Amino acid sequence: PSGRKFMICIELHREDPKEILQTVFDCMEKACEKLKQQKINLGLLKAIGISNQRETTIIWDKTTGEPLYNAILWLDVRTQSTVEQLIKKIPGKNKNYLQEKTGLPLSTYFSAVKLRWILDNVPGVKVAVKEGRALFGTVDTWLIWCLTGGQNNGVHCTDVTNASRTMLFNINTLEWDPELCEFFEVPMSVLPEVKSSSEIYGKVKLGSLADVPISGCLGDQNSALVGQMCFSPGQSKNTYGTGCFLLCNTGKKPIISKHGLLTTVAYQMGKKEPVFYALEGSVAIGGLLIRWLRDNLRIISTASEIEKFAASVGSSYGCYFVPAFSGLYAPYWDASARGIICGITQFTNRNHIAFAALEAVCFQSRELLDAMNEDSGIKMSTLKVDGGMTNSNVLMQLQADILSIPVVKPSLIETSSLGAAMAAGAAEGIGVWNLHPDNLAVFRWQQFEPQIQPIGQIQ
Ligand SMILES: Nc1ncnc2c1ncn2[C@@H]1O[C@H](COP(=O)(O)OP(=O)(O)O)[C@@H](O)[C@H]1O
Ligand SMILES: O=P(O)(O)OC[C@H](O)CO
Repeated sequence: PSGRKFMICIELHREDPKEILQTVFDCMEKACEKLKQQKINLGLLKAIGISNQRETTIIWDKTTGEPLYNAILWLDVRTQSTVEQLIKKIPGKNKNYLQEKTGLPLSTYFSAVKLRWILDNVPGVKVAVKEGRALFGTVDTWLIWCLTGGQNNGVHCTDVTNASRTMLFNINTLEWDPELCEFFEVPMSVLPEVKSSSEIYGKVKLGSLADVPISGCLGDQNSALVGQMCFSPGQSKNTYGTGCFLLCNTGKKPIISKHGLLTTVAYQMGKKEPVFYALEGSVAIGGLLIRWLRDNLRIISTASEIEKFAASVGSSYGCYFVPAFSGLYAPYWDASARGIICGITQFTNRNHIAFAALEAVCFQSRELLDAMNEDSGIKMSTLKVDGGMTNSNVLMQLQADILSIPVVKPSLIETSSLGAAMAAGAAEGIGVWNLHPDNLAVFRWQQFEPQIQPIGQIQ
């Protein structure tokens, strides 16, 4: 009203799909190079598994192979107004309106909202859809399509775990849902075929791995659940990467959360195998907070330095950090929330902020665990962990203290990759191994015991 102009800065997270492809391709070539240096015959490579960032949305032209827009990453919040528009058409403006079918609340997080935004805002996409040239996919779909030939009969598919994060997939019928597509006004013609997480999708057409089948595909958090061998209902893990994702295997029936968790497909290890479901607590900002301290505040120069600063004070002395950079995910689902550092005094220095940042990751995970306990009615007795942030022993000890249960870290923390490899090797027609409980790998573990007692238990 005063006539002044305001600039609104929002968190945009995008990537060039071709760069993603090139990076994956380079990584495959370098890995092959190393194997050759070690005199390992590439012919021994039987299959490839893909573990990918979920929800990230890509749309491309199948006749040229060119992306029609940048990939919109899962934590990008440009779609906030799209969400608001969609909520307006829901009776009672209930953001859980689609929960029975999708297991998810309406949020900027999921692919359908990002795709709607692209259709509304990117010139040329609607025409490409109308002319039958546009294909949609999450990162797995894009990679499989490109690696299996692209314009020359590339396979356009995804797996059930990735499909279950789009909001267009019915997690009960395990099919794309016409009503959901109608709600988001997304044409079904752009959607990939949905397959299990462990079957041969196609063969690589180029490079050193030409002719090797791609036979495993899971969203990264789901493949970490597999890599942590959580095959029985009740088993769970928390992955500390860019965000934090606590998944609990709930068995063969989807359980709808009453405490802000997501219901998602956990995995399906073969066409004829049953689908397992999981309850999931997702926190948008985990390791990204450490990167923010490094790149934006510049109070650390490497991620691992945070431990040293945090350990030097052993407490934040009343300083708290809420890293709601992309809104708050589980259990709040509030896209409009933003970050805050509070409780700052004259005495506060970077060490206290470093400690508060680590605590923030742990407190967010505590909220997920509390919601999980409420939903399941069973108190979790230990927490299995993995992901890049678990390199920090200070963080792991803090997590055990804040949860009041032991935190258990496997010797191999790249469980997302392991899960995809397990799926690929177990696929029908590959048969390098099977996933029978007796045949699963056994890891060494490091256990962090709680060293403080909750106030109620102090004698
Ligand atoms: N020693 C450490 N202490 C704290 N955070 C760390 C440490 N090492 C890595 N990280 C964080 O872990 C994240 C990377 O973990 P990773 O599992 O590779 O994530 P993603 O799969 O999401 O890329 C980065 O955000 C980084 O800040
Ligand atoms: O590897 P991350 O932490 O970016 O994981 C991304 C998740 O799949 C988002 O749902």
